[in-house]
Amino acid sequence: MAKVAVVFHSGYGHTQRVAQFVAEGASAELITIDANGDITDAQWATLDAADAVIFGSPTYMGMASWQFKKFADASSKRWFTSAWKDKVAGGFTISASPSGDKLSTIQYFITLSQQHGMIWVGQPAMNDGIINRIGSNSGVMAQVGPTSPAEDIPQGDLDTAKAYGARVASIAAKLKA
Ligand SMILES: Cc1cc2nc3c(=O)[nH]c(=O)nc-3n(C[C@H](O)[C@H](O)[C@H](O)COP(=O)(O)O)c2cc1C
Repeated sequence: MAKVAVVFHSGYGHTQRVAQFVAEGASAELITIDANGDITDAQWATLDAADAVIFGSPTYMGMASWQFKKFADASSKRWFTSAWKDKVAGGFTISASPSGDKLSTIQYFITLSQQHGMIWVGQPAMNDGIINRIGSNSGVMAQVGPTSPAEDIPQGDLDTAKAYGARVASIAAKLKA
């Protein structure tokens, strides 16, 4: 079985809820980037030991949150030694608007993964109006209105997130075998 870690920032709990479903699908360890954009040394070690890393952030002003970017910048320490090369990578985001420019966030995750020499996993589930409701094939996108609590995130978005986690874990396991 592959070791998968889900590393995410969440300002108000919405990304956290999506992260929980991704992690459930992947049997992954959840790593929370704190309000200062930091994770602990032990959490860095978990990422270093993982076969797959899945990135998560809310979309804020058309991009990942600054806390996620601080984490990403700190990961440059790993870039210098190609420490994350050939790990499997994936990502997810949530926003309040139907588009909300979430693609920018996913594309940033893809760029980050490619800078590290990781292997990006897309999201192939077809949009049937419930699963992959947003119609994203680059990564997982979820959406819930600006005044809605995390509990109101549509179940289909969460099921999409869980299936995506399972897919990343399965691909990582195949590559590890
Ligand atoms: C500073 C800020 C910027 C935001 N920018 C966007 C945006 O560009 N597009 C959008 O659709 N929603 C935007 N939102 C809404 C959030 O993406 C949405 O509420 C999300 O579910 C928050 O996730 P979180 O609870 O994990 O922080 C923004 C919210 C905040 C607080």
